[in-house]
Amino acid sequence: MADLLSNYSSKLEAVPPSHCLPLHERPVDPVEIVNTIPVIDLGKAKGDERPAVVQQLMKAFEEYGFFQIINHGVPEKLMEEAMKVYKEFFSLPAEEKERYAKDAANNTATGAAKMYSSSAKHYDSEEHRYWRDVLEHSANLDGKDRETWPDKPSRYREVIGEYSDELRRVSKVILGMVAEGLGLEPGFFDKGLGQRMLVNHYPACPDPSLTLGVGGHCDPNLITIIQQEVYGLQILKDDKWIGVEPKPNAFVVNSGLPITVISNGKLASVAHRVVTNTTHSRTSIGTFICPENIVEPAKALVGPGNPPQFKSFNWGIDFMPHYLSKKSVYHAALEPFKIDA
Ligand SMILES: O=C(O)CCC(=O)C(=O)O
Ligand SMILES: [Fe+2]
Repeated sequence: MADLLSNYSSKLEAVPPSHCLPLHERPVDPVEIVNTIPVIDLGKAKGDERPAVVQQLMKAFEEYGFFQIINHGVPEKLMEEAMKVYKEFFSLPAEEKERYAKDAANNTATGAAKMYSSSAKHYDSEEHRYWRDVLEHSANLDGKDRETWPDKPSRYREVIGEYSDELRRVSKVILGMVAEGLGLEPGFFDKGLGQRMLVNHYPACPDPSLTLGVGGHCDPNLITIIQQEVYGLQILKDDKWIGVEPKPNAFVVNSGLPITVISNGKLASVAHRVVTNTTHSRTSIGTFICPENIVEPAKALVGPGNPPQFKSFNWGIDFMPHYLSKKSVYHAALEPFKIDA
């Protein structure tokens, strides 16, 4: 049993004790929703303006760890359809969603679609639960995993198949620009990448000051591309939470912890969290681009005077188990892999 929140949240008149966070984690301080997070026009990434756009992207990653992209080429209609499919998915009857329930015995990231509530971390021993349900599955290039994807709503595989192909194309454009900005060869990120759909559903919440959709964290993958329409995402900037204003037809992009390693500390992975609201449920479609094998500082970025700051590690075998453990809070996920100066 995944004990999915969306199966019972509409009957709740108060936040149950299971979902009341300890005082220090509650989102009680006022948070400003800003429109200062850089917006990058990918339409300009092809012509003469490319070097300037690459610089803008690198500055955004350095200063915020986040930016939004527009003119990315993903059809508006497809974005709308994908959002509709996911909203329908999360309002399916409980028995249908329970088919994908992840339990403690099935707590590893395999290809098959899985659902869980709250957090992928220490799933079976969480003391406090976050206010969300998640659907997660791989979206591999060869498309062979598609038969493991949900088959309801009936257009799920067709719409999300097209969507994940488009998002793969966008992720290549972004990673190509990151490689260029770091001074790495153009195809640096082309090999050994995995892609996962990780879709969050945060039901409306009776008291958003007591809980969070998801608590502060850094992502474990290379980059994340988020489609959102309702406000809720906040990022930590200069030790203060700021809210990311949803922009129509834009995607939010953020860097994950492995980017810090590959860039040998140049690019940070920025912590973020999600708040809930009383009136609207929120669905965010996450495309997670993951390294598949070894993660290490790019060889071109280390040398005399520039010693490597991190050891080389296998992402799935060494890093992910640590990331999913209780010890990994925010950037602490990288601690065991640091080389002391
Ligand atoms: O819902 C969002 O906007 C972000 C979710 C998130 O941070 C995650 O799934 O890692
Ligand atoms: Fe995240």
